Amino acid sequence: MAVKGLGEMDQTYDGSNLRVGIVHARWNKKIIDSLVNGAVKKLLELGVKEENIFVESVPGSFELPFGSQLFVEKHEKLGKPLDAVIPIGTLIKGSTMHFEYICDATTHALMKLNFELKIPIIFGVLTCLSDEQAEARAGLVPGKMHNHGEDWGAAAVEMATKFNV
Ligand SMILES: O=c1[nH]c(NC[C@H](O)[C@H](O)[C@H](O)CO)c([N+](=O)[O-])c(=O)[nH]1
Repeated sequence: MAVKGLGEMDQTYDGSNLRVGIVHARWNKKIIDSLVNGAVKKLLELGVKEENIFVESVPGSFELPFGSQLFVEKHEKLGKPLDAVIPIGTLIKGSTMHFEYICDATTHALMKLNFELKIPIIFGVLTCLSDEQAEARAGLVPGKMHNHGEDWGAAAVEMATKFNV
C-alpha cells in the first residue's frame, strides 16, 4: 500500500448527514477567517449541507474548550445534536510565557472533550512562533503551505462517520 502523506484521507467520507459546529477564537482575525473558510470549504466538498454547518465565535483560544462544550450542549437542547466540532484558534508567541500556558491548557482541554462529549473535537489551533508561520498555515502565503482549515474539515467528517455502525 502506498504510504500516504501525513494526514491524507484514506478514502472519501460522506458528510451529507452530518451537523458540524465550528467554534473560532477572535484573535488574529485575518488568519482565523482564512482557516474557518478552509474548513467550511472542505466540509461542503465532502457533502455537509450548508445549513448543517454552525459557526460561533469566542473571545480567544483559551475559551475554545468551554465554548465548544457549551455549543454542543446548546445544540443538544435544541434537539439538533452536533456530530463533530472544529475549534479554531491561532496562538502566536509573544514576549511572555502567556502563549505556552494557553497552548498547553487549551490542547489538553480539547483532547479531553473528545472523551467527555463522545463526539470528535478536532484540534484546530495553530500554535505559532511568528505571524508568518500562522499565515502560511492558513494558506495566506502563495506557494507556501495549504490551508490547514481544510485538513480539519476533512478530519471532522472522517471521525464523525468512519466508526459509525
Ligand atoms: O486566541 C488567542 N488568544 C490569546 N489570548 C487571549 C486568551 O485566549 C483569552 O481569550 C484571554 O486570556 C481571556 O480569557 C492570544 N494571545 O494572548 O497571544 C493569542 O495569540 N491567540
